[in-house]
Amino acid sequence: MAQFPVLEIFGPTIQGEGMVAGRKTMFIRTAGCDYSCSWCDSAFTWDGSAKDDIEMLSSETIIERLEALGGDQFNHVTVSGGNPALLKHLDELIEQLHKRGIQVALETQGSRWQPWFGKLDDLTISPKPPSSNMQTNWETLDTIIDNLIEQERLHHISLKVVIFNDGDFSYAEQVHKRYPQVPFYLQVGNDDLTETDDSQLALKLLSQYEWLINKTLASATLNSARVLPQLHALIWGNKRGV
Ligand SMILES: C[S@@+](CC[C@H](N)C(=O)[O-])C[C@H]1O[C@@H](n2cnc3c(N)ncnc32)[C@H](O)[C@@H]1O
Ligand SMILES: Nc1nc2[nH]cc(C(=O)O)c2c(=O)[nH]1
Ligand code: SF4
Ligand SMILES: [Mg+2]
Repeated sequence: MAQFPVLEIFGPTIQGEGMVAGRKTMFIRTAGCDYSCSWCDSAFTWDGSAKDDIEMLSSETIIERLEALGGDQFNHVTVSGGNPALLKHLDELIEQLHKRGIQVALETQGSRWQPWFGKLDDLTISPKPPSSNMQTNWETLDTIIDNLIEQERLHHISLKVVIFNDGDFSYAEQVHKRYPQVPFYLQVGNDDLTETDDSQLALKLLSQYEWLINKTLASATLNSARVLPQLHALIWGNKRGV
């Protein structure tokens, strides 16, 4: 039985981002990432600062923890990280959750393909814009999107690009042009990860949201895009585990 490196299990909460924003869900946050984005809001998953908190858990134990926290008040689980696409045997967990009638969503950056991507109910692929200091491997991303289209998963996937500046916005236009059939989301970037005053942060994020909306309205490339803030950041600020 496979074991997975887990840093957080929390919920019920709402999915704050992207294609299923607003949906009640539980979260599993895995440890480890092949990227190191300059503005990562979950850097503790890969920067060593929480390495003593990583637990190696089987699917069974993960589901026990989910049930202890959420009881019968959930039917949707989101796996995020770090990069959960580094975990070869994650289909075991997906299958166990499906057996219990629980839907499974996953967040990844599109740097690795896994054959179990096709089993996910909601797969968000979030390639990283220039402000992250990461480089997109377009060949890998092409393969991932091609495979998912071939498996007729278009209704279960989306692309989501986080935006901090004009350069990121141009990158987002490039991504949407390259994969026009894939539902496309723009997300407000949070560049104030140490702010502890939730109202201050919310005001700032709302003004960045307005900026991003106006940019999108003016772009002929993004006529079918959706623009969203991180709902959890508006409500709970930079708090962990929400
Ligand atoms: C922490 S990542 C984990 C999953 C995966 N590594 C990825 O990046 O897609 C989850 C989501 O949070 C987004 N994110 C990370 N830091 C952010 C920030 N400072 N502001 C807005 N979104 C952020 C990522 O782009 C990604 O869509
Ligand atoms: N409520 C809530 N929604 C989220 N959507 C994506 C998250 C993530 O960190 O992957 C996240 C998170 O941490 N909390
Ligand atoms: S890919 Fe995701 S988890 Fe990894 S550093 Fe970037 S935002 Fe953070
Ligand atoms: Mg987050």
